[in-house]
Amino acid sequence: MRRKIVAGNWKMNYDLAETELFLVELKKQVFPENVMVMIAPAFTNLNHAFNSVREHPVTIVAQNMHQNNEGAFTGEISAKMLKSIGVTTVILGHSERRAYFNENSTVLSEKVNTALENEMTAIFCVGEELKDRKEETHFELIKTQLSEGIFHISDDAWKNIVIAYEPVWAIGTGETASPEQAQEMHKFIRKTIAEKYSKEIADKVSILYGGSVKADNATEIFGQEDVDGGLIGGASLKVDSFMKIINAFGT
Ligand SMILES: O=C[C@H](O)COP(=O)(O)O
Repeated sequence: MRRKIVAGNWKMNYDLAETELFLVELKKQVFPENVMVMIAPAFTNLNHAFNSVREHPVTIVAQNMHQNNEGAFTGEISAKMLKSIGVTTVILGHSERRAYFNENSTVLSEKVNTALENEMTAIFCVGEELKDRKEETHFELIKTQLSEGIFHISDDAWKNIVIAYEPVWAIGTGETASPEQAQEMHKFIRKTIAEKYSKEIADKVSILYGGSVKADNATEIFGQEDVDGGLIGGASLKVDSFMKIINAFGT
């Protein structure tokens, strides 16, 4: 059975005190047993967050990492550094990394390799811009992002991969893909993985939806057959709204 995941990507929000304030509240909450809860705070707060939730069913995730294991890469963070503080899951290829930090498929495929070599789990993000959807090239674009970024990995490596579909036009805009649009693309992603690998592998991959998921639309989006959870930005910054989204998945 596929893992149900609700992951909060905090992006460049929350300092140490704000992170702890949130976590104190989060730790009082009871999560539905069928949902894996993840939080991706800023690099500076990963160590603290990891130790803070040590006794709780919350996975602390990095928002990015460098493709090299070490070296002269000023300002970068390696897989080894993340693992040394207990962080073994990393978001790769978020559209903000692709757009503002020029992360292309070549770099991302290297990052995927580095994550897998270091026995980490990668949440690999794909997503089209509004112009792609208007030009009806969105399916082709997602297929290319998958082919170039991740379709070089072995069959076995898929157990450490989660896919996140995030239409760029729906991120932080309040505009959500309709549940039908989300399902259509998630089904396409699963079919594409099945064609390249196998149905067995595709059926086991969790595919998360991201883009303006809120308490009031989570149930419908998560109710779609091929949607296995969400990568949540803005609504993950308050325990109340994040919990409502988590509970939308509850047993
Ligand atoms: O990583 C999260 C996504 O970018 C979604 O962000 P959002 O929920 O604020 O639209």
